[in-house]
Amino acid sequence: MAGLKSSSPPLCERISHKSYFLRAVDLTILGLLFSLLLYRVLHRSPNENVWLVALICESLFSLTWLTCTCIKWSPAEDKAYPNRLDERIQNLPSVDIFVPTADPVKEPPIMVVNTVLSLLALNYPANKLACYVSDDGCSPLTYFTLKEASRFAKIWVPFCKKYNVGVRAPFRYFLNPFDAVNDSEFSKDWEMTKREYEKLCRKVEDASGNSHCLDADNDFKAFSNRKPNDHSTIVKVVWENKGGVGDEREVPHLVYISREKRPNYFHHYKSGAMNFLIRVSGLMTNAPYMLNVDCDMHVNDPDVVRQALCMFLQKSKNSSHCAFVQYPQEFYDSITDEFTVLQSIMGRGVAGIQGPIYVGTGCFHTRRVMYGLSPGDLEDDGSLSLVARREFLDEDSLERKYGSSKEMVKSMVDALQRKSNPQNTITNSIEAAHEVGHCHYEFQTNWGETVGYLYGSVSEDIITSIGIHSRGWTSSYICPDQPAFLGSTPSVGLETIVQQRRWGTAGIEVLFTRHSPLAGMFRRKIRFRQRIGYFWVLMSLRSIPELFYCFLPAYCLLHSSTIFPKGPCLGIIVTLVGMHCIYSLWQFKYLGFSVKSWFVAQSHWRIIATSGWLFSIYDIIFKLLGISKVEHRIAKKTIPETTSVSGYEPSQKENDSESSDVGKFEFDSSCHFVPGTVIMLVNLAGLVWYLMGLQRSSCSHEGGGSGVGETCGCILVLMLFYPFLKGLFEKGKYGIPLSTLSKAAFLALFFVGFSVRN
Ligand SMILES: O=c1ccn([C@@H]2O[C@H](COP(=O)(O)OP(=O)(O)O[C@H]3O[C@H](CO)[C@@H](O)[C@H](O)[C@H]3O)[C@@H](O)[C@H]2O)c(=O)[nH]1
Ligand SMILES: [Mn+2]
Repeated sequence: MAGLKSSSPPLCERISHKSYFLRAVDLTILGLLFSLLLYRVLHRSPNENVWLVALICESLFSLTWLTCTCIKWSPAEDKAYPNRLDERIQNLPSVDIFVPTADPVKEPPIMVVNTVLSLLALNYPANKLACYVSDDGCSPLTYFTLKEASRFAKIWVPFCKKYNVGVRAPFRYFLNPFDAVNDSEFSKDWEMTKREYEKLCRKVEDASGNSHCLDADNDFKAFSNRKPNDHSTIVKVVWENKGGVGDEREVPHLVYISREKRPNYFHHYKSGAMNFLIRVSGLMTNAPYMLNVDCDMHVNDPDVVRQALCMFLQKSKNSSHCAFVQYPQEFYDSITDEFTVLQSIMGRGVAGIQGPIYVGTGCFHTRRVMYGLSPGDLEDDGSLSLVARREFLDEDSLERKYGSSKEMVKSMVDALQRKSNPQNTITNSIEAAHEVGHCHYEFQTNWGETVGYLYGSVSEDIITSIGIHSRGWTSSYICPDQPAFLGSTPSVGLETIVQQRRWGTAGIEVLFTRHSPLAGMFRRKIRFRQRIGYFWVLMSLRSIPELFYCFLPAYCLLHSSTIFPKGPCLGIIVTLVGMHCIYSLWQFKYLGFSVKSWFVAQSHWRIIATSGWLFSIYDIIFKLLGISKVEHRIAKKTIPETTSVSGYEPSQKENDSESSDVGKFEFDSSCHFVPGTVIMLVNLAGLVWYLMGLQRSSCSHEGGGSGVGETCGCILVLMLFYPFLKGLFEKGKYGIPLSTLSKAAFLALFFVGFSVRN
């Protein structure tokens, strides 16, 4: 088109967030940390052990800060101009969309179809989109819900497009009160669509209460006598967009798949499911770009595909080396803001190096990169180089590397050569799709090794991301003001802790795979600071020094010793703590969050570090010893009920927390709550001990000091573990159960005895 003149404005732009002032603050804090270490080394205390523990902990904290400073040094993000795309590119490329789900109980099918409906209603030509849902739960209810949803989609999608609806997940849209009384056509359509959505919800509810009704239907035969971990492949084309006329034309393809599972085959959790999705979509639509969203993440900006394509279609050396476009992970039901702040700082940090880390959802991948290509395999115009042609297009080696399906090999050759050969009808590929879903299909191939989503860690995202960056690709980070995707977070308490435990374990797991960020120092094409960026995932190791540090002040009070420097050097610690508080508080305020939210975040991170991350280390040790395996325990998700809520404003988070219980820390008898309870009890004991004047008098001339510093330390720890302190006095799920309390009290008594006698 005419707009392709070289002078035409770019489709995207890189925005740098570099700040000399912030760099100076980071370096000052680092300097203070090093001075503290120096002081510790030069002024050894008579109480060597405490001093040594403090020194080790502080060295690790300094290392963490050094890592963070390195990652945050040159933050950046990308900005897309989708309107320019429309002017310039007439023939938009097609995009395959993947939604994995795994458990109809923890991931209610009505939530999954809300995600799917938001994707089907994207602002993008419907014949260029195909949505594939992988169900690791092999649930007839999920399939039933999808079928019903595809019917509703014929009303929903045209409605969204006609009235340019902003949020296209029905459960969110209908939470908003009706606000256009004047427009009678709109109000009629609105009422009708809402009624249809409620009908859908009711049908799904009825079916979940009575799954036998599904058995009678012939279409559900494939599901009879199946267990989630023991069944053959199921592939069902729920809806095929055959062009057609009217509203039907507006709904993209929708396909349900569930790969074969057998009890004695390891199925690699989400990465296995994603690789099957890549293969089936390759056979059916073979789009050059693939969007991947978790089943609880709906689209919040219908223009998201066009935004992402700006990054891929911008004609420049840099963008042709962009392997994926990642959006930040944001949540509609999050009561805490720490994750948003963390992403905004660290996410932009790595984005400014070689590109963001793939986080498993809200990401557009290029199919060719997932098939194992490196930037060196491409000519300047994006076609395969001669060497790459020999390596990648030889059919025998393709079969060896990518599996024996002839259809699959053909589709791969097409994809690698950027030929689009969409099937006339996708139902023709069902048989081939079954073949590539066998659990032995990947046996002795490169799937999971160098092709597709990589295996070896329950965080398939991190390991896959390292694999891509190691080949020299870059990636792009877009953080629009209006979040592109919104998901749900687990409730504050056990669910969050278990999720963080899995992430923590997975981060360390990666170290022991061949994709470890430590491996191939000179061979790999990953940039040095990007490697350091991947070390960020080892943050769970921080749990050990954090745990020790939480005990140190109490130990000192009980043992009548000191950890804090005396005299002017105490100033180092005071400045350090003060500066860190002001700095982190400023980061929260800058992003529009409250002081309370900052404080809650500090508390949550300490609790997560000393519970979830601590258990990650236990998981890793047991895995390395071959005693147990690391599992992907699926996070439980819920969606608010549309029908029962009125006057809800999704944009105002506070409004939905009418009940004061929202966001309150929940306890149960899980062992995850023991460490936090012990920390709280020990620090309480230390304080009481000090206030009762039970300290040994010798302390002052042993270099023990007055104990004021340690007392402040104890108070600080208690403030950070405030939910536990509160849990001591609360009842029901908000109180610490007696069993947890007694285990913790036993350990705390042991600790007190040890400290006093030592
Ligand atoms: O065997 C499995 C397990 C999970 N999933 C799906 O994977 C997604 C993520 O699982 P979830 O339990 O929600 O994990 P989260 O901790 O919330 O997810 C984060 O962390 C995961 C890695 O630990 C990433 O895969 C996710 O994309 C990222 O959002 C969900 O859609 C699941 O249905 C499967 O398809 N098969
Ligand atoms: Mn999730």
